[in-house]
Amino acid sequence: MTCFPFSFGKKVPFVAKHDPDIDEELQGIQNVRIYTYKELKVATNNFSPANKIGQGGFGSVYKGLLKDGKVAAIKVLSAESSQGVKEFMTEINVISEIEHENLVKLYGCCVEGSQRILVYNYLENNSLSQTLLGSGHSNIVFDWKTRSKICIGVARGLAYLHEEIRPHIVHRDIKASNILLDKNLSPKISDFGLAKLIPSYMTHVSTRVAGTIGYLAPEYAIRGQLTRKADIYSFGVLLVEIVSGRCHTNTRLPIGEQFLLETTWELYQQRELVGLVDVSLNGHFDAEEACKFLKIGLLCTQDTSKLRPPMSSVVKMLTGEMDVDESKITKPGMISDFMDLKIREGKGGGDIDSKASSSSYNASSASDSQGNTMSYAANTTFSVKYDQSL
Ligand SMILES: Nc1ncnc2c1ncn2[C@@H]1O[C@H](COP(=O)(O)OP(=O)(O)OP(=O)(O)O)[C@@H](O)[C@H]1O
Repeated sequence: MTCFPFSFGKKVPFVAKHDPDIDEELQGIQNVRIYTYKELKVATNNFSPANKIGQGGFGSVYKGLLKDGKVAAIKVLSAESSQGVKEFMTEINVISEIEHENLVKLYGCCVEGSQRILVYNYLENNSLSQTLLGSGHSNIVFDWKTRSKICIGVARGLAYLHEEIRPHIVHRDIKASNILLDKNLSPKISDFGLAKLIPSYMTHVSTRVAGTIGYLAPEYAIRGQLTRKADIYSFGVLLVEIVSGRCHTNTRLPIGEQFLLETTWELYQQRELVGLVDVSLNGHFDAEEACKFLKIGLLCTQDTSKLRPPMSSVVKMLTGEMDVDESKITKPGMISDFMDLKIREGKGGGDIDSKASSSSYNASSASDSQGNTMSYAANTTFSVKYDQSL
């Protein structure tokens, strides 16, 4: 792991407004670049709405120009997510040490009073959800080579978090809006480590989890079992989205075609997977490779989490260093099989209310094959309790 040199911003130990309690809490925190609130206010022109580039579950995101000339994405965490300084800085310390070409780089943060702000490298070409899967406002051409590069890049970034970092990091929220593209359309995974910055009581807020239901592994959505395998499931959904150019759920389609994974499984059984490849490619793609990617998507979303390959194998399959073992492909785990889904009209395709329909998914806890303690969910609406040790 690489530690950032301090080339700009304030160095730690950081003294926030000379608050002795904060001073004490920050002792021992290292390697994090600290920005003052004033500095970020200047960078964003007083957090002007004109500089607002996004709004997520954690808060608002602004584009800003830092005083060293770097352009940054400045994420102002919402007041509810403002955590104690010590816990916040401990997690920031971990995240800021992580550097990989397929992960968004955290420049530093600001902790003043109840303000918790994260400062990231700014990515010029927005997220996959607003470009490839967006409603047509993007000029980016996603040809097959670009898509293949994006799939492999995301897989490498996730393999790094899962297998090369100790302790490993479970992202918990792999989805198209968390894949950002730089000026060369190289993908960068954002928001890794962020879930741990959210106080535990907020993890029970169902809307955040429910908003990304299409990416949730069944065992995570229903029993709250959170392991690397849940990320691998989400990656599988994303992979199919990238190849097909379609969002995981589209309620405007006829019943039976609304859930992308269901369609993928049906076409796989009919040996017609090629029919799922994005029509906007106008046939300009490597059909064998595209079908291979879709099969890998099915493998990653297998219902039995043990059947999902580790991300390092996924990378090898995508790059052709390893064969896809078709004998292992069975029906993917589909949340629609387990849940009573009600889709509300609303922004961006709608939020999804969900309710476990089977009484067999009552609260439980267990350990996975790697010995990770898995946390549990209650039996009705989502109530996912993150295990801080994961
Ligand atoms: N580093 C960045 N560079 C450029 N744009 C960014 C960056 N980080 C975030 N954004 C923009 O801000 C938007 C909101 O990001 P954020 O991560 O807060 O929320 P989200 O991923 O859309 O939703 P959620 O909070 O539910 O995960 C992104 O979709 C993207 O358009």
